[in-house]
Amino acid sequence: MARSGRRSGASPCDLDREFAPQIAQLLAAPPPQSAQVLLAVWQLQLISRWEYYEELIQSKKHDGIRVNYKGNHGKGVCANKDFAEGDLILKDQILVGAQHSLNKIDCVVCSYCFRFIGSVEFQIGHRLYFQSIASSIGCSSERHCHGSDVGSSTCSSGVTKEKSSTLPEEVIESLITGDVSLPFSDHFALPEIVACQGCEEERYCSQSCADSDWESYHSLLCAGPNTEPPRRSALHKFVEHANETNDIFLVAAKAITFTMLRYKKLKRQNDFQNKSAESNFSLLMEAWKPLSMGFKKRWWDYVALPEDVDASDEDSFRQEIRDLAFTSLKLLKDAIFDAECAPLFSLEVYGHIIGMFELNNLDLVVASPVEDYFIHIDDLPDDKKEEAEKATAPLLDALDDDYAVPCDGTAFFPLQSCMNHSCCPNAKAFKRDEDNDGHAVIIALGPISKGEEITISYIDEDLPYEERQAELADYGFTCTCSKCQEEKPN
Ligand SMILES: C[S@@+](CC[C@H](N)C(=O)[O-])C[C@H]1O[C@@H](n2cnc3c(N)ncnc32)[C@H](O)[C@@H]1O
Repeated sequence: MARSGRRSGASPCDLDREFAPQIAQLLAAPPPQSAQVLLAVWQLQLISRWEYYEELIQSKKHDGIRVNYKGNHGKGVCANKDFAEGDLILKDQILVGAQHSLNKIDCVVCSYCFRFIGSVEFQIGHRLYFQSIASSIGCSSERHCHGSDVGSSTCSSGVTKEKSSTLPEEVIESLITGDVSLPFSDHFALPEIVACQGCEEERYCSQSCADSDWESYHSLLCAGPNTEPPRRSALHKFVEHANETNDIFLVAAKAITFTMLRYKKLKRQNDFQNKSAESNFSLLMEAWKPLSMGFKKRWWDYVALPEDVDASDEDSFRQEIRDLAFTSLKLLKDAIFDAECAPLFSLEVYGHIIGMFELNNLDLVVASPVEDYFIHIDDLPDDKKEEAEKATAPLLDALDDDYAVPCDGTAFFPLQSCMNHSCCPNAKAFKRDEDNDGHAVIIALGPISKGEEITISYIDEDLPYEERQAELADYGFTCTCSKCQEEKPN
């Protein structure tokens, strides 16, 4: 699809004009490695980008891969050793991510590492509780894309059911409070819930995850009673708007707070108080570095046109979603603006951050232990199964088909996001039984030789050619892999 960066006209955001040079530096893409004639400043940036990946790979001990710029599609990942089929290539930790808002109805996970928390009973009770609320207010029974997807290339998850739970309220409550124990649930023990001491809305699997979340993002986004009322109310408005329109704004806000808090930390570490605006900006560049590496385009220019929008309405559609992002940004600014980090609050940077999450195929998925639990019950020898099912069958009945919805969200993984797409990939993202948190796990689909590019498929590669290309339009490119070349109609 043709996209123009100028369709939506001049930016309505003053910061875009005031900080134009700084914004250009924040959004500058690294030049390809093959470019020999580089300005000195670019050489420095290139070196620091290389160092970033080298350091990251070393610190995480991912010595099986390298990030390079050899291919035709910007940077990519290549094998630094031979892999056999089924080998683990990479387990990549989330840099910034969030569970979809509607998925919070389905399951409760740690807000930092996305592990399921509480207990199997708690997870079941939580879901039945929301199911009964949905049924009492007569919500639709289908999984659906609803208002929270405006301009998004993916559907938010979320289940609301018409079918009312046949279980009495006290049963649901006793599951949530832990007053009842289901048979064999001790085989599926989950970490105890640690609530944020501020808002109590964010929940964690441990104090260490709570502390890390606070340090990295949540101290600026917590809307608990300790937060000053104007800021708290601004945060509520921002979250409400994101939940009603597109919850990608919540992840974008986390990317901004991640950078602001890194900036503050660097400033403390470097004893940088009262330095010039230039030196503060160089520190902001350093704080932004992990996110600067992500592939980015302006969201409203690159998001694929939804099927229900006519091509003749393309300009107004793109204008509309830019306005939506601007409204969201204004609400976020009201809540957490910091003059020293002002360029981060420009519409240009906000649009690119949102575009980064939309263009990088960065689904966050964690399988539900509730599924394993019911499978375990089903696999019991007949006598034990019969006994156990006296307790579990009514629950399974009330939960209906979607009895174990996975945690579902959006995240930026620093290394997986460097992997290019192929419709005949040599690797895939695949969670093994032991992978019970938000890490991205990449497994070799066949033998991969040292030096070969590692590719994954961003879509279902078994779809017909036309459908594959249509889906890849969401990522802003046309695939020309060997399979596409073979199958391309003349
Ligand atoms: C997840 S990033 C992959 C890393 C990216 N090459 C970079 O430089 O950061 C996804 C973007 O890479 C590019 N890309 C990935 N696979 C591609 C392919 N097979 N053909 C063309 N472009 C591709 C597209 O621009 C896509 O939006």
